[in-house]
Amino acid sequence: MNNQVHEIAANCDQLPQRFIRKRDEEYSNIATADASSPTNIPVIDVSLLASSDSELDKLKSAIINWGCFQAINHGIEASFLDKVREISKLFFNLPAEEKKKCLREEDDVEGYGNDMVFSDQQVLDWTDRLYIAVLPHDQQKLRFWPQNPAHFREVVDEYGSKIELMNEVVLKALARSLKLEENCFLDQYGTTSRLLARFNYYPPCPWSDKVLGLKPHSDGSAVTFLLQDKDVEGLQILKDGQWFGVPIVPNALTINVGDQMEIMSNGIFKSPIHRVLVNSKDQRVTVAMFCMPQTEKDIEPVDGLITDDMPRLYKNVTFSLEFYMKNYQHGTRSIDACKI
Ligand SMILES: O=C(O)CCC(=O)C(=O)O
Ligand SMILES: [Fe+2]
Repeated sequence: MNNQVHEIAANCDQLPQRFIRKRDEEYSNIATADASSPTNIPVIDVSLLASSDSELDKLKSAIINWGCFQAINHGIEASFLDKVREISKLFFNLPAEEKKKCLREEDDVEGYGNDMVFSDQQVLDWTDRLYIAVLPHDQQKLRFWPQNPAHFREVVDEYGSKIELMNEVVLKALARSLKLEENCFLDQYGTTSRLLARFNYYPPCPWSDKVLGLKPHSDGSAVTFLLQDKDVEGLQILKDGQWFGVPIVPNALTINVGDQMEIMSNGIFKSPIHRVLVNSKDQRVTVAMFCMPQTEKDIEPVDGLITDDMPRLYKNVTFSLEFYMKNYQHGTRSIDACKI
């Protein structure tokens, strides 16, 4: 097992080779949009999605053009989001020995740790993370759940229930925005959602221009709900051949579709490629909630989206986490393996 990035950051005076980005492998021809020009990632009022056709159109164009949006008026109290941020920071700022009680095991993707290493060439991400299954409840592996802070489990369970409800609202709205029956995406979920939480901790890095917090990737979820750090930005999204910074919008959740939504929508909704830059002075903590169908469920493009003009683009697939992770660490995209 590697040392955690937190310890490496605290103890080394030279950047270990394994973290140095290989720019020729990561979309090197892509420009970064001028940092001074504001990024117009659409802001969607979730409370209007059930009643307003214009908000629904805005949602559709946000997902088609950006693959993501900033969700406001989503019904989760700002004070509760602060609690989620608080337990995350409390955990990551515990002594290393305490955090290691939740350490990922050799062949498991869940737990506390850094990248799973599949090859010597793999460039490592400048991040430590805690990855846990939150729903369905009977799939929680409590040995990976922190006992400290003491209210961690209670807060995460409550957050999971709230995100599950919002996921239903978003999935129904996405279906209606395409003039489809509103349950057509939800029906592919099976009887319960699968919800994975990833708590991301990016320590400050003196060599911030040489590393990435997360390499370019798209998410393996159907929908991802990201709670950004309150103060420190870092997420960038790829659009029209340029990287755009995703600003912090107070009390918003940043929502993006993942590979499974790209498949279910037969490619109309594109799972956006994104990456994370790290900060030279400040730590950054984010919480990503990945919502997706049950593991054993096959997913496929919705019938209504397959026409003579728009042939079926993806096979029936079961999108396992292991399949996704292997592709990520090899720098390939799982979604490409799902294309017909
Ligand atoms: O930390 C972030 O801003 C993004 C995290 C992310 O992309 C992920 O966990 O998949
Ligand atoms: Fe992501």
